[in-house]
Amino acid sequence: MKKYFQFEELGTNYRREFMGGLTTFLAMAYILVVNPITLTLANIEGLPDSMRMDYGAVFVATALAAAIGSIIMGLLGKYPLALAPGMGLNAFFAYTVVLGSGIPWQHALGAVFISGVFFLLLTMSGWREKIINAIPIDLKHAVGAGIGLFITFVGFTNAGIIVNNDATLVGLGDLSNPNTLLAIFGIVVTVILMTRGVKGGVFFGMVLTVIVGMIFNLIDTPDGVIDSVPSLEPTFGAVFSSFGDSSFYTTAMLGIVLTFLFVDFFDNAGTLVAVANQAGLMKDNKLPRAGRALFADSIASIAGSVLGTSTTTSYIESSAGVATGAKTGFAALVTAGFFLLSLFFFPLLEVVTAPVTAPALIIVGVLMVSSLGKINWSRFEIAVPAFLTIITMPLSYSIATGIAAGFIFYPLTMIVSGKAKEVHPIMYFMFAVFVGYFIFLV
Ligand SMILES: Nc1nc2[nH]cnc2c(=O)[nH]1
Repeated sequence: MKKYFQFEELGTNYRREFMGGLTTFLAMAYILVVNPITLTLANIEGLPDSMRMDYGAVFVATALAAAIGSIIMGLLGKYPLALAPGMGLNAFFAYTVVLGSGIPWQHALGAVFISGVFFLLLTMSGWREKIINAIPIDLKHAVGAGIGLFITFVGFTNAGIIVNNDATLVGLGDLSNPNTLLAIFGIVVTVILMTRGVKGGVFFGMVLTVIVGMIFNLIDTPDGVIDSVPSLEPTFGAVFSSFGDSSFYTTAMLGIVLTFLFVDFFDNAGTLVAVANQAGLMKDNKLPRAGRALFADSIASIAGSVLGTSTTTSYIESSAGVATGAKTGFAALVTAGFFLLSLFFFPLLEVVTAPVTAPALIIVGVLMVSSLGKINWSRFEIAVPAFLTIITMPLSYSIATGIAAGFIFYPLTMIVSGKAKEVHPIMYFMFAVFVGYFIFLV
């Protein structure tokens, strides 16, 4: 096992990998609660039952899709990357496709399945790896830094530190709110632990936040520990019913499939680059085993749609585990194991609330923006696309849109500065794809 995962070459050990895998799980565990709430449209009143997926089944599908994806990633890709249904695409699935367009959730699952198959074909053709390796190193660093800002923004909003403001779009939240104060406590304590160089600082920060939250009655002591696993029957295989239905084959559905495919591909690619870079796993600015990692992503999405969840993707929260010291696929296996265990320990997961995960997300952002220093800011033709990639990600609340913005400007600035030949032909092709993406959006 140690040999398979190259523990010695990478300077790691079982303890570190275990703590890393557990930290990643704790940073991601919220999805076990948030995904069922989102996909069942639980916050929307008065909908017919047929529009809602089954809560228990989506919970099980979420845990199983995360476990399957993370196991394949750990074993084949050997990256400390865990997967779960993504937060951008679950909202798109529920609010845009099902609620907004009135498309049955079975058909929406069909779109996830087909986009996963396209994604798999792209991987097997070797094009995906070529695309990732054609991206200039400065833009790869920009993607990492942009995701860092994005994840911090998610953490800030989850904690109520940054809130919606009608006049300025965003503003400072109510810092006297007890939950926000708990998150601030978590941030301070995690910063202290990390500054002191405590291994597992992110994880222990979360544990201390839970303890303090319980003392002040902000986090409920769980009612029980073990519960029976809900049935998967209401959603399992429902995707296949859509393929025999002629109303599935519409132009709108084609647009939905392409959106799933586009976001899934570039989100995964960006996350893979960012986490691999953070873990020091890039070789000559290239990603070893990129094809295998992306294969894991595509299989996870296909499996997830059959189980009954929206697109499964590599999670940027994996960087919390890397920050704790994880470097290998063993950590992803540990995370997968906890997702499987969580099927039985659902009541215990209730303690992982937003104030507990927010400090991890914010600290991870700090670690990820360190790649800003590696960008060649003195070259304006590089600085512009890099900056646009970074700033657009949090502001558009979309990793894929940030990548699109930077990738459109990169060939433009390079051509104008007379360096057109330095641009890989794939980047010109990507330019056309991303322009098409924005045209499709309008
Ligand atoms: N990369 C990535 N990380 C996430 N963490 C939670 N949701 C997502 C997502 O959609 N993409």
